[in-house]
Amino acid sequence: MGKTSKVVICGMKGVGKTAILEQLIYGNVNMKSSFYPTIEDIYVANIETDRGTKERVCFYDTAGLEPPLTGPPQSPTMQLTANQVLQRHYLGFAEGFVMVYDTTKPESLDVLMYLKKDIDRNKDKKEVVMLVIGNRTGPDDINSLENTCSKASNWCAREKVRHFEVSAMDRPSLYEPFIFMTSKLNPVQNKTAFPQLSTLSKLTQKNNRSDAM
Ligand SMILES: Nc1nc2c(ncn2[C@@H]2O[C@H](COP(=O)(O)OP(=O)(O)OP(=O)(O)O)[C@@H](O)[C@H]2O)c(=O)[nH]1
Repeated sequence: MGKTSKVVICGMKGVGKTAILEQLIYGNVNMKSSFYPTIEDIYVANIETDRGTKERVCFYDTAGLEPPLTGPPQSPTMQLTANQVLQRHYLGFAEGFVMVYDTTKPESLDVLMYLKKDIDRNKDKKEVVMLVIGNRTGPDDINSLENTCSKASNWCAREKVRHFEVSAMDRPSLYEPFIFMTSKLNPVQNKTAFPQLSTLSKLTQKNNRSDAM
């Protein structure tokens, strides 16, 4: 275990960001739990990868965003107020973003659509890992034509971002997205990133052997 990856948890206010992190890390959340609105909290955890190694991740639980008034983004240049956008400093250091919406609140998916555009525009050329989590806090709205979860799933497919459905009340449902994130942030390292170096080292070994003869 070497580096610590920095991951920002973001999304609309009250969608369950804190509940998800508390449940993932401590497993102490139930239907009676209640949390104060977050300003910022930092959690450090050792998370398993899909290869079975454990890696250190620092999670930044952020203040919930206000929903936009106009639904899904129409124009990328639309002005948003300060409490509708992620604080700028997160864009500078984050290596991963976990974007959370509540499957019973369509406006919380709209927030993620703005958020992803904002991250894409401002992450410079840096590679970041993004994933979307739908927190199932209740049943789908049977009166709507397309439920929020399938809308999210289609949007994620278009954006090439992985989409997971979880419930903050069900700890095992949280493992897959966080193992996925940790694995992506800690890819398998090649033995050497410089093929010419390994050739050189082979040549040196060969020369040493012929010297010995
Ligand atoms: N029934 C149910 N309640 C949940 C679930 N997830 C979160 N809650 C509740 O919803 C409320 C808000 O959850 P938080 O985790 O504080 O949400 P948040 O996104 O961190 O909120 P902000 O910090 O204000 O942005 C809390 O009272 C939680 O107990 C869930 O999966 N099911």
